[in-house]
Amino acid sequence: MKAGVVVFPGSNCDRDLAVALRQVGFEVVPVWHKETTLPDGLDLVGLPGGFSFGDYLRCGAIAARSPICRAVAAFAGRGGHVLGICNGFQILTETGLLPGALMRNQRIKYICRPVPLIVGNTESPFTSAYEQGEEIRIPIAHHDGNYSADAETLARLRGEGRVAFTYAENPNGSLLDIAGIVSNNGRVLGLMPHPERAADPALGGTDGRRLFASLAGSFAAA
Ligand SMILES: NC(=O)CC[C@H](N)C(=O)O
Repeated sequence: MKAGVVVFPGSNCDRDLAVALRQVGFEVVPVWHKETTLPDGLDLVGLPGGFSFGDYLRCGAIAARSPICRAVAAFAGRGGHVLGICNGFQILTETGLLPGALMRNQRIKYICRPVPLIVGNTESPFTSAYEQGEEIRIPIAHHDGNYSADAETLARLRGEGRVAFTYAENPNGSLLDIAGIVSNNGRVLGLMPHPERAADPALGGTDGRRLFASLAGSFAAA
């Protein structure tokens, strides 16, 4: 199993993501955002958290124009798996790989704390190790995590079971309490909480580790 983790100027969770992926058996290769192609043989591309390009314009808007994002879109178009965490989720919406937008938090404050989440979909390769409806605890760290989309998109996400995680106590104003969604083929996940920050007991929890274990399990089964 091999994963590429894209590094943008201002990424700050790329190493943490690499550690979490290695824990479950992935070989991890860092990929600089100026590359125009991805390394051969990747099973997964990770877009990490951080403040790409200083969060200027909108979070993720400049990163979405980096050369590597064309290659990531082509990879997803071929059915590749892509995981975008926090700033990575923002980049996925800015590239159009996931619908909707992450707006400024409702109370216009940066929020950094563990939050309770409800698992909404256990069908995806990212969530199969969780129970449907299970409450888990994973940290958030963002100022632009307020998920927004038009009514039709929200109805489609809900109707197609694509809401992977919701907030049990909505911290940021996200519509439908959305914390994470998957693409229509289930292979692209964007989420604002940081599972890589809950992947080791020393970090205060392991609820995030099961997301990486789900992925490892689905590749092992393939
Ligand atoms: N931890 C992160 O990835 C931060 C995400 C983003 N730049 C925000 O603050 O909303």
